[in-house]
Amino acid sequence: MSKLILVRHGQSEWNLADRFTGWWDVDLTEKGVAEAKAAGELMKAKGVLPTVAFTSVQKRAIKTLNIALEACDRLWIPVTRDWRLNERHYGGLTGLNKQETREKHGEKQVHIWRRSFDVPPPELEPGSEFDLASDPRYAGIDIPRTESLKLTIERVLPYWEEAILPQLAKGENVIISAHGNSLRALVKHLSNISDEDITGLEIPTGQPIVYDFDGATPVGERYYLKDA
Ligand SMILES: O=C(O)[C@H](O)COP(=O)(O)O
Repeated sequence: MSKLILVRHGQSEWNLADRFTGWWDVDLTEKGVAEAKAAGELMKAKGVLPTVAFTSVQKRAIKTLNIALEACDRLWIPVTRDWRLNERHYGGLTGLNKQETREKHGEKQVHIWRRSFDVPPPELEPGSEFDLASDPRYAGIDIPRTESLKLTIERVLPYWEEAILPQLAKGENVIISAHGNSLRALVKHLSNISDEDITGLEIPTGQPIVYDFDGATPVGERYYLKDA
């Protein structure tokens, strides 16, 4: 039986500041670093140790992974970073304060932008201070101007199928350090959650979630490692 461990990055500077982040590359806070360390210590204490790792190309997820791997003495395992595990792109909301946006556009509209399955936020204006067109890590990639959860799923799932699932099928224990919405995309698929019900799913920061796998097939439901 192999294990899939999903970890959302620890608290970021813009989680703390309540700003829409998406693809913007913000760092962890001190609390986020502590959450990442605690996630690694928990994996060590439970004896659930990854043998292969995947993460996004965003520092909050990369650092969370490194800190957690250090805490469970697994810094040596192979790591693959891929933009397809990035947070969903928040488009023209990037950088805005979430509460101020509620005051301007209403609670209901902001909830639709944040949690609906297929309504994307407004597009990011080309040339905006948050435009990543000249960022070398995205060279050759058609950077989205905005993404709904549905659009996020359309780039996360092919990567899951082609790069990550084969590792589980081979018997590796896989850790994915990623983001609230790239992980919601995966959990929706693995737990077969409907388009309606996915609006209610929240993924906490720094809290390892585990699926057991038999070959390429998940066995049973996901659980929090702290409860195992
Ligand atoms: O990108 C962000 O702002 C957060 O990582 C996730 O935001 P959400 O809770 O609004 O989906």
